[in-house]
Amino acid sequence: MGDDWDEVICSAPSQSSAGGSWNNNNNQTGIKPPAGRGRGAAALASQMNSVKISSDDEWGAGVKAVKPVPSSNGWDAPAPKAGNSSDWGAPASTAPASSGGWNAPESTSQFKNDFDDQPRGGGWGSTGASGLKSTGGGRPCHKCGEEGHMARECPKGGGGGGGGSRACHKCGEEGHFSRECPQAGGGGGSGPRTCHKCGEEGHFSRECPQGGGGGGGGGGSRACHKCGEEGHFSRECPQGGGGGGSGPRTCHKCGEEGHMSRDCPQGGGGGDGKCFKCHEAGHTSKDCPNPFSELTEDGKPREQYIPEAVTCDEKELFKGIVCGERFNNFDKVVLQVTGKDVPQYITSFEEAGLRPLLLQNIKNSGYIKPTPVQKASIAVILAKRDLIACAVTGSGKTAAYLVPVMNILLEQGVAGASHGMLQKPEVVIVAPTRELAIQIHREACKFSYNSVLKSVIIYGGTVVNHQRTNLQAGCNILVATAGRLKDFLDRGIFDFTAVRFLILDEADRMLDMGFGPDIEKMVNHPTMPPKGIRRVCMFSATFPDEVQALAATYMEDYIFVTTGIVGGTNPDVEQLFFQCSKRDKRAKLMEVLQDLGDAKTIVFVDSKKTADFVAAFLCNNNLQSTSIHGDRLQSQREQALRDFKNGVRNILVATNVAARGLDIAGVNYVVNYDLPTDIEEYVHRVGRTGRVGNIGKSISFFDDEKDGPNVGKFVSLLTKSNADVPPFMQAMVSGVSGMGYDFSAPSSQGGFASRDVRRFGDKPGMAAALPTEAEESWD
Ligand SMILES: Nc1ncnc2c1ncn2[C@@H]1O[C@H](COP(=O)(O)OP(=O)(O)OP(=O)(O)O)[C@@H](O)[C@H]1O
Repeated sequence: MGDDWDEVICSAPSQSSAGGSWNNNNNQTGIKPPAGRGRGAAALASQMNSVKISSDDEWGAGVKAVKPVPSSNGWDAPAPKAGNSSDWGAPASTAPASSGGWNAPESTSQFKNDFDDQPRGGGWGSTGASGLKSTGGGRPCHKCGEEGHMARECPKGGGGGGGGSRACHKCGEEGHFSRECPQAGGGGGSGPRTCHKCGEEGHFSRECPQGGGGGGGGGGSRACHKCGEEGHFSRECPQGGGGGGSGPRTCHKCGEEGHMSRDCPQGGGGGDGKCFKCHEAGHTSKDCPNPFSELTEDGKPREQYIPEAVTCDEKELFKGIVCGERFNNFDKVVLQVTGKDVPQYITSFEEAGLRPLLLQNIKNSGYIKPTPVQKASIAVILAKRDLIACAVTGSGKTAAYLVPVMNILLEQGVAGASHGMLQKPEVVIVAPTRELAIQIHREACKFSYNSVLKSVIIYGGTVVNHQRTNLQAGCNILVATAGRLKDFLDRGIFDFTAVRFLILDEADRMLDMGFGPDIEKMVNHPTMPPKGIRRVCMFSATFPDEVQALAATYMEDYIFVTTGIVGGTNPDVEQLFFQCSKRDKRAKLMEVLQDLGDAKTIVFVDSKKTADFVAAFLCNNNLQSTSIHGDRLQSQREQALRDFKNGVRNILVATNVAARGLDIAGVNYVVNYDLPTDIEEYVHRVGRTGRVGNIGKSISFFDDEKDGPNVGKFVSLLTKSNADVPPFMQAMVSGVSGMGYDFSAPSSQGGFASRDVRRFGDKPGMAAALPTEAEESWD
């Protein structure tokens, strides 16, 4: 096996350890809102403003066609105006209707004193659309050109005729209206105008001898919108009932040709023929007999939440964490790349041969050189290989996949996304939490800025119809949480047929027992291209062996990238531990937070109840805190995060829902009020600080009773991460209390490891780790 493994060592291992000069004053001062009792009162008021209520409408609510205004004009005016009642899809139907026989080309300029530019009913002095009657004033008669009477009262000539220099629209001669033209029947084209059906001059399309019963027929080369054939309008189409799409157009409900969605024999509301409200078949949402449930399927309060769209403001979009004083330490980190035919890693973005547009967006993001995980992953993805990348928190894994994937799409000339009932994204990215998905989507919008590529996000806790409309407006890159992804897939709103890249962010979390079954279904979906055609890339700061073995089953000959201390804690985060019993935690927390002042701090707890309790406790003690956890409404979760990011609240009390991926500027401290039992979750939690070379600090309360059994894992992790092991922990594992620990044991046996299992010949059991909080539904 050894020959197959190419190993690239980037440079000497970093010996950087936690600690260094710690600056207590380096916090970002939060703007304090007016002090108030009760948790988040001010925040709650403002967050209510951001909640928009959507209508639970039918298919494609966001793309409703504007109804044309009826017109009595027999002319199929060459430049179609609204008001033409034909079934033809007038492409730019904006102008008002005309019911007159005259198609007065410049009526507004000719009659300066007219009250308005509205269409007229024909003849002088008729009541216009404005409702005001024209007097004629000094205007000349349209027939004889003299003032004092209207054309219909003209002593010269009978009923019609073109006034002044105006010529009849049929024969082009002066002296009569087209409707009185002696040359033809009732209609016809003026001068060079031709019939819209047969293309010949001398008659209107409704009188065309070639046409069927009169009004029908497609003019010129126009084809019927239903059957695609020429010679009749869609409303007279012999092939179909009430409606239908033109040519290849299909019903919006069942996808079949020959009828419109409202006549669909499958009934129901959506693509799956089911009501959008209750998901039962046989009726549309507006006829839904089932009372609206105030609770979601998992018993949480239901809200109709439409989140804000990602900003279009360039300045805002490119804002991010500025890399810190230790950024250059990345250069000392060991980069290991293993697998068959390892592609050569890049040393600069320019060297990767990226498209100028991407290089510009990278530059605008403030990136000067790639981080180690970017050096390797960009090369691997550009070489179109499957990939597992395991790199320390805050080291730029998001850009490590977004940039090369976008480059490939642009290189291959992928068309910009277009509207369609069934979307076929080229890239699907799945994340474990809604907030992380939002962040990834924002990054995707940033790197694809000014390009044809379109990123769309779908996630739980938001109005389905809104996100469906967004998705159906076109999508190249779909960012999703697992539940909503599955839901939209089942509803037939998108499929995987065009997928070139499937990316799992926080992949070890995505493959564990919480999400694993959903991911398995997704990868084995009938529309998913097979291994080797689709590429799978997985990223995380931790990658236990048993999860890696499972991941391997979805990939073909994957490359394994690791940087620094694999699965270890970020060396730029100083980690402190205080022994503290459950009883004493509250007082200790107050003491710690008072010391930290206005510093941006995330306080992690182990349950939603505790999150509410601690946040309320802090607010009651005049500390500006808010909370995020799975029982809060999605609008509240996002508002809490916004308040924390903007400095309205400087303390965020969170469950593990905020442990992974979130990249928030200025977070200098993480407090583990409760330590997680899952060691990987600890790595991610403390990784919310100390990002891209900035310095951070974590403070953890170690409760002997609850955390004692896990002490070995912590000692192993801290040792491997070159971090200080507190003396009390050393004592606990020294054997005095019989807690000897095998640091090199595979993670499935309680050890801590993240390495290429193929290389070490491990045969880990497939028992995946349990989610940290079984009660926490994240999606
Ligand atoms: N090459 C770079 N130069 C400067 N900043 C960078 C670079 N790459 C990424 N960043 C910034 O580093 C921050 C962290 O990036 P990102 O969130 O992708 O890290 P991550 O490795 O995915 O972290 P986590 O493991 O916590 O999910 C972001 O603010 C990002 O804009």
